[in-house]
Amino acid sequence: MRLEDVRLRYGRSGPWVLRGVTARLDPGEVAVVLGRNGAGKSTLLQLCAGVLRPARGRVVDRPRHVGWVPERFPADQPCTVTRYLTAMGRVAGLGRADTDRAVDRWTDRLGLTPFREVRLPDLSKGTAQKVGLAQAMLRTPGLLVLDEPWEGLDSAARGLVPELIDEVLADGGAVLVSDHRGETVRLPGARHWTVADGLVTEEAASGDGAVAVVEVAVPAARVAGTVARLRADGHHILRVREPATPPTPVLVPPTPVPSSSVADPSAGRPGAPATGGPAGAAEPSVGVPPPDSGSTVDPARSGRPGEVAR
Ligand SMILES: Nc1ncnc2c1ncn2[C@@H]1O[C@H](COP(=O)(O)OP(=O)(O)OP(=O)(O)O)[C@@H](O)[C@H]1O
Repeated sequence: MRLEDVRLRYGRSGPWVLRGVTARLDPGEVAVVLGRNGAGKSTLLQLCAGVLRPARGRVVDRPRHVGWVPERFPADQPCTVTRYLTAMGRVAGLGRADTDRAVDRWTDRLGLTPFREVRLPDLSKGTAQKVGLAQAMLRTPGLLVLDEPWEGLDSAARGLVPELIDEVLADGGAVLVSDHRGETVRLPGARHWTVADGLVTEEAASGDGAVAVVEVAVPAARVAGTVARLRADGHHILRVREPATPPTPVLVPPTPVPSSSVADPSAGRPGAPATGGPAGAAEPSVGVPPPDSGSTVDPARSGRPGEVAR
């Protein structure tokens, strides 16, 4: 998605809130929107989500399915959580059965199952916020726009936000998120956009051009999210190996070690770097050891130009 010289003001004679914003967000990227109160963060997010239209300039290549989570979930509609989410699933273009499945999945995932028959106005602020997150995820969005998504959530639920972001990124989507509480430290790979004086500036990516190979072992269930996060951080994923069947432990009697030998202090230690990668190679890689156990490469992404770094 690209913003081309976008300008916006509220009302014909109001001051320009955004006065010539040019920015770009590619699939697999997450950008955190920062800025002082009143700078125009929510305005920018609403523009990106398609809730507001620019007075001048244009937003192009916005993904078809946008998940929009406003800062305050409009919980004044007199229907239950289930009815609301079902209606939103249909609005998002899901069929009846897919809607029901998505509502079951996301109410369960966000701990909303006990509240399904509660009317929206009777929900606490944090629970209503979770309903807002659920409706945005019913149909995996190509662009997820979150305005202060951590607001009102308890600590357990706050941990879910990066998970949802990972899932969107892993699915090839992009994410834009505002944050004034510093919660985006949970998104280490995010780009940083700052809104000030009606313009958006981005912190330059650091790096001196040197690259290295890093092999990382992660629980199988976290592979997609980890890959998404590393991609969002600008890393090139060389391959993802299938998890190996753990070797059957064999008990052997201890062998006396000659006094002249030197033990490798990192051998067998949890967290010790895995070996077996291309020694001395100069590209970052992510893998699940052991080597040569077959590889799974996302065909939609591998080898695509622009995949390496921004
Ligand atoms: N619906 C509206 N009508 C008129 N002015 C508005 C409207 N919404 C926002 N503004 C004004 O636009 C400017 C930017 O507001 P916006 O909510 O985008 O800022 P923000 O950076 O998100 O602020 P905060 O950090 O306080 O949430 C402010 O001066 C605000 O008063």
